[in-house]
Amino acid sequence: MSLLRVVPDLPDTPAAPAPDAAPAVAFEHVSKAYPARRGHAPVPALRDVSLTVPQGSITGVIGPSGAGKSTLIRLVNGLEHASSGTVRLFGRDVGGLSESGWRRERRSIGMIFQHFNLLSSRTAFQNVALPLAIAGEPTDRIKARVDRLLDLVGISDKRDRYPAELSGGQKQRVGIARALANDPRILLCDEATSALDPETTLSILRLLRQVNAELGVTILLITHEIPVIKEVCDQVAVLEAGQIVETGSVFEVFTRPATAIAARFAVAATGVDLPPDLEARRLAPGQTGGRIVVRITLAGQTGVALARLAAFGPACEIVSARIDSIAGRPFGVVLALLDPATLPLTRLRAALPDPRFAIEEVAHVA
Ligand SMILES: Nc1ncnc2c1ncn2[C@@H]1O[C@H](COP(=O)(O)OP(=O)(O)OP(=O)(O)O)[C@@H](O)[C@H]1O
Repeated sequence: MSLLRVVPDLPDTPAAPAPDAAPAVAFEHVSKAYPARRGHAPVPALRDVSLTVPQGSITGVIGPSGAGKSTLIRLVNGLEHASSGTVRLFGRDVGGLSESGWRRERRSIGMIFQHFNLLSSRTAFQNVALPLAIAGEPTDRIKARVDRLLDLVGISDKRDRYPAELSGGQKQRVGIARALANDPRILLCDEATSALDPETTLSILRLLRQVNAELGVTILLITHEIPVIKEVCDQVAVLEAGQIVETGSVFEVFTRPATAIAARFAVAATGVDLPPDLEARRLAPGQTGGRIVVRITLAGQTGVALARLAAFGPACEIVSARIDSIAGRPFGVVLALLDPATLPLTRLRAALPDPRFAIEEVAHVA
């Protein structure tokens, strides 16, 4: 289904941002500390964060609990204010905005939440209509727009149902329709799929991708879930203890992580870690001998590389292999057991000379 077919008042194709367009969001050396309470020290939630969210992008911020993700997003919708540094929305410094200025600014921002935040006493239609009614839209226009938004998110048949009568995925579709009601330029997603099962998560992420592609809405999402980033984002920032430790394209960050935390997320993304039986046979650090476990990361020509590995026969025993795609590009991770007496690492490296193939020693095992 094409979104453009069903949403009125939209151009045939979203206007592509001009090459020199200001980022949708720019954090410039932003720090945020929550004030001290009852003798406790202030809580530093964000420290010297600089990050840009390009217009038209789907940008993800991933980090463990307490890293500062919610704080980051709350700075964008004005629910919190930076302690220092500058936050710009579409080029405009929002630091000095008054409360009424924020009310206007928030009309260009849509927001969806982990627990949907629907009004339980209102139907799906009424929930989506609410922001339009608050904005003073006439009734006939509200009706036309809400009907089309419900069609867009695929739940027209549930228009008169109350939230309690909807599944989690359907509630989030209502949440997305409501967030789009005022035709925002950016959609903020706060752990928007964390309460959903994997299949429903995928369908919601696909809807978000469609919204981005066809309506040109920039999406900034925060999550602690790798599959979300892998499925939908163009670029990712890794947040740890209030600091951005890595940013880049999703493919680059997860195939060539530069920090330990991004490497942990990368292992989660690829699903390849040392299996328990090999972990049990791991030799103490410094102890050598036995066999070597290597992790071979393959970007690009995965089939060619696998064929070369297979040609080594028993000297290179493949323990696990996963071929996947990250951000739409082929990517593979192979764990193999090498017998260094018959297949030294140098020979393995010579057989896979492509710089997109990374070979690392993971452990020595008995
Ligand atoms: N209103 C507040 N007052 C005081 N401290 C706060 C407040 N909100 C958040 N914090 C603290 O700021 C830090 C960052 O919190 P934040 O909620 O932004 O992290 P998060 O990455 O979103 O975590 P989670 O994934 O668990 O929601 C944490 O140490 C948290 O305890």
